[in-house]
Amino acid sequence: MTTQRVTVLGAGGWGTALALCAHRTGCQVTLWARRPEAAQELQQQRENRAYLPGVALPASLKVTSDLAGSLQADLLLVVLPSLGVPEMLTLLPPDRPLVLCAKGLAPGGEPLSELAARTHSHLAVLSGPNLAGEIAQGLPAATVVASRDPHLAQAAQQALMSASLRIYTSSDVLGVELGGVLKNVIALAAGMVDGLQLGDNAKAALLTRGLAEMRRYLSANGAQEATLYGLSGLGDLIATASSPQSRNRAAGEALAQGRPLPGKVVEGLRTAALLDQWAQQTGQPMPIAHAVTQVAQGTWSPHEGLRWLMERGAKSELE
Ligand SMILES: NC(=O)C1=CN([C@@H]2O[C@H](COP(=O)(O)OP(=O)(O)OC[C@H]3O[C@@H](n4cnc5c(N)ncnc54)[C@H](O)[C@@H]3O)[C@@H](O)[C@H]2O)C=CC1
Ligand SMILES: O=C(CO)COP(=O)(O)O
Repeated sequence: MTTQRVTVLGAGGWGTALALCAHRTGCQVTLWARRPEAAQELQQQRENRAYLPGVALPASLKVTSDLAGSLQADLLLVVLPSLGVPEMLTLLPPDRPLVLCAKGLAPGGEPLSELAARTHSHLAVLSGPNLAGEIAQGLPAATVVASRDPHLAQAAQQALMSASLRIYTSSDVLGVELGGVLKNVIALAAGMVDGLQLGDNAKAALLTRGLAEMRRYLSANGAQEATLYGLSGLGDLIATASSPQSRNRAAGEALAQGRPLPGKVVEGLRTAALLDQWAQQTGQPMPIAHAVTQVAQGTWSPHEGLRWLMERGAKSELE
């Protein structure tokens, strides 16, 4: 197999971890950072102190802020927060293979893979239970790359799969993408359960009903239900809703305890509001997204959100 050239666009925690994954498999890796000062710091310090402290970057991993010079690659991994992806797409050649790695929706609520498909012809998404710090340290993990083009999914699999990271392929692009997007909302709510010390039964009930809410949205949008119960759905829900490392879970805990949010990327906050809007437009029930939105916007206290969720009308489980 010829060595693949992989460029990772976005030098945050997840971009840096994925660059290390591709480096471990022997790819020629370029890590692109938006700010020249950030690229220079990473290049010199050989550590991403802002986003992934304590993990050494190998000398042969190239870091740059030169976007044009980074695009001659076999695979471009787009690893920005979701709000930055639409603009980045306008700068990327339409025929270059892209792997979208963000876990959020476009500003209007559209899945990023659908937005990208309007301009780009070779697309994959990568999503799974992948807390960046653990992946960077080489702790064992698994994830999914989905593409309608099996050759592209296999190319991404070869570029990233190592003894510490199993990569599964899928053709359900929307299902894999949406699992990672929606679990952030449930992780925010799980953080609120933790912050209010509501107990283990409450957490189990929330995660299970959260999965039902995710299923409703995935099915209505044409994703495969089986994908929801895979790594990118249930798997990532378990990791994010239970981990002290998750920013979404931590933000929920802070909201519940009346503490300020820590100023990190919390994708679930915007996603909750978009899901709540979608629920109002379609009449589909998304009660957890609604409660999270009301609490995050300060309209309800966390206890009011809890009471509203518990006192809704009686239902059958499979409704
Ligand atoms: N950190 C994690 O464990 C995981 C994160 N993700 C997802 O990956 C995406 C990126 O997250 P992280 O790397 O964790 O974020 P981060 O907050 O660690 O880093 C974000 C990076 O993107 C840069 N950036 C922000 N806006 C940009 C723009 N418009 N253009 C260029 N660069 C820009 C920032 O300067 C920073 O370097 C998010 O959607 C997140 O949900 C997915 C899996 C795991
Ligand atoms: O998606 C993640 C792990 O799979 C990271 O979650 P947070 O964005 O909540 O830190």
